[in-house]
Amino acid sequence: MKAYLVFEDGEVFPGEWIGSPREVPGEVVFTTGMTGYQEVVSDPSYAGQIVTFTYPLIGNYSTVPGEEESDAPQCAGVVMSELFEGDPHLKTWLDRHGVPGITGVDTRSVVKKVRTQGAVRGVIRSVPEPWSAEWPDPLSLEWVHRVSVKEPVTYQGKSPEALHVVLVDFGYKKSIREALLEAGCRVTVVPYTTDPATLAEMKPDGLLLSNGPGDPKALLPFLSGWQSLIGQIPTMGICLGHQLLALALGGDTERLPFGHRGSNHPVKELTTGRVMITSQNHGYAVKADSLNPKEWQITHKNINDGSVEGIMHRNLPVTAVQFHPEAHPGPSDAAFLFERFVKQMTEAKEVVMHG
Ligand SMILES: NC(=O)CC[C@H](N)C(=O)O
Repeated sequence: MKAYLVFEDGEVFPGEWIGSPREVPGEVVFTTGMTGYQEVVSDPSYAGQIVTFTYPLIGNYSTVPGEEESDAPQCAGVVMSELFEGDPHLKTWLDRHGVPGITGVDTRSVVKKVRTQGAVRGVIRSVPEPWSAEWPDPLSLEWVHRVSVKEPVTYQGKSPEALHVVLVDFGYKKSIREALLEAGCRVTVVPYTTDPATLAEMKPDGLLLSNGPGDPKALLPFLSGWQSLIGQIPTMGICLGHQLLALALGGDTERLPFGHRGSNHPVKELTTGRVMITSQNHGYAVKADSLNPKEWQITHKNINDGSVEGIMHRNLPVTAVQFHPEAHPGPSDAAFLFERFVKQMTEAKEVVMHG
């Protein structure tokens, strides 16, 4: 059945529907990973976005139960050049959760358009006609609200003495929780609306601010009051969490020309000179010149465009990275950052206990 990817400016790319037709508008983005479509589709940071896969064949190794990053596909749609039809799992999974898709699309041209124009919105339709209904607003809290947990959930660690990490959920990927559990921590996932006083009562040894969808500035109203807490407890930010820590402590964020999405983005750790291939999914970045050098050290930079990929506060126990050390999909080059966080929490705890 014919489908059309219709952009806000009226440009149309024809293809075929994947599953049942449903028209859901979103920001059209592209991801450059050759594998990992199951993880990408279920990464809550893609909520509100229509994901175009640059890799031409999707679905060829099927979906594997347990490999998803959340309970369901979260994006607003998928755009593919070719969907492997030999195994219908991906198609039925998307369809069951109401995620529309289009296949048979000239994805190379879609990517060129997004790369040139930046933030562009589109919708997969049954007719090649302009969309006259509303377009989603990236500053809306709708997506974070949809993907964040509604109640705290605790995951026990390997021992009763395990370090307690409170994971503030803006749309966290399951692999972040698993990396913390694997590192021996106990993890409590809390809604993003939890106020700092309630967080402090949970007596965390560390805070982790998660990844999540949308423009980080949509969350500015939630950041007041965070400063005092962040200064007291070792805090790590990942992706959206990284952007929020910068915003909470005097920095600023900006839109990247067309985002970094995929599992093959090179990042340099400036302190060691080490280069890592990282998993990424972001459209915004921390502005380097917004960080007061007396307070912040830029620890990581993107090799392709020089954008900020990691920061460390000089006076507070705060570190953050724009990329995804939990990988999934992608290489685990940066997994050691969780061990560093555990070390930081252990040391802080020893200071409290022994003075
Ligand atoms: N993966 C993320 O946390 C994405 C952060 C933010 N929504 C961005 O696009 O930049």
